[in-house]
Amino acid sequence: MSELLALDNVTAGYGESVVLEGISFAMQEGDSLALLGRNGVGKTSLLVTLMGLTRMHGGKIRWQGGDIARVPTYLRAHAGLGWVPQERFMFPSLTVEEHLTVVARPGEWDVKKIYEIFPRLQERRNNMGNQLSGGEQQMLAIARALMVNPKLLLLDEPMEGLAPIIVQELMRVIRQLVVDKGMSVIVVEQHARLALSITKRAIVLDRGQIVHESDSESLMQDKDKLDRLVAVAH
Ligand SMILES: Nc1ncnc2c1ncn2[C@@H]1O[C@H](COP(=O)(O)OP(=O)(O)OP(=O)(O)O)[C@@H](O)[C@H]1O
Repeated sequence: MSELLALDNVTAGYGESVVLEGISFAMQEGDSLALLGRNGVGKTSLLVTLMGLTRMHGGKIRWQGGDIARVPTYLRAHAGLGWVPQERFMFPSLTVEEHLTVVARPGEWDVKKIYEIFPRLQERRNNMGNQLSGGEQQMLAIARALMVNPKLLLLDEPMEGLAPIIVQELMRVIRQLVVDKGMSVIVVEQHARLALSITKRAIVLDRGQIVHESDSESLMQDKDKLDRLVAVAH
């Protein structure tokens, strides 16, 4: 397995303010990482930093062997970083299918394959972006990222605000992608146990720093530690 991503002592923030400090970790192809921590500790900022949308104050980000610290966001997307932001960003004037086809890039994932894994999106293919439920929007946001054929998927709180039954449906698909197909992924999630159940490794942030790193299974088993580190509903 070859190295996909490596952060070396990354310090980053917004303008002069620093929200991530001394972040170092690496991922191989096929790795899956749960990125956990309380509200406001910097999880989203870390994903946004990978996409080049914060100010780097120090450190290096290596992507497939090359330094990308100064590479603009759209080129990072072209290079294989597939970001699914928390806000989902649907276009009210595009149908489900148009959302998929406008971003398509050559590779394994095409509309047919997306509909196999998300049958609900096929049912809704002619609906507009603003006619979808929250769960359908999240499915479309993930599907749209897959259509770009990324090498690493960055999922920012995919379960947020969704009803338990929809969470189950979405988890089934994400599990299929990550566990069965071996897709490389970083999942930010408030529902720590859900994220741990589908990933190999876990990192916990606190106030912009990594305070815990282990395999996901052992953190899941250590209820006290998990409560102490994350202390939210899981
Ligand atoms: N655009 C921004 N400009 C300035 N500060 C920001 C910006 N976005 C986030 N921050 C600050 O950065 C810190 C980390 O926020 P971030 O959203 O990364 O945390 P988080 O762990 O993802 O939290 P949550 O779970 O609430 O989404 C917070 O103090 C937040 O106020």
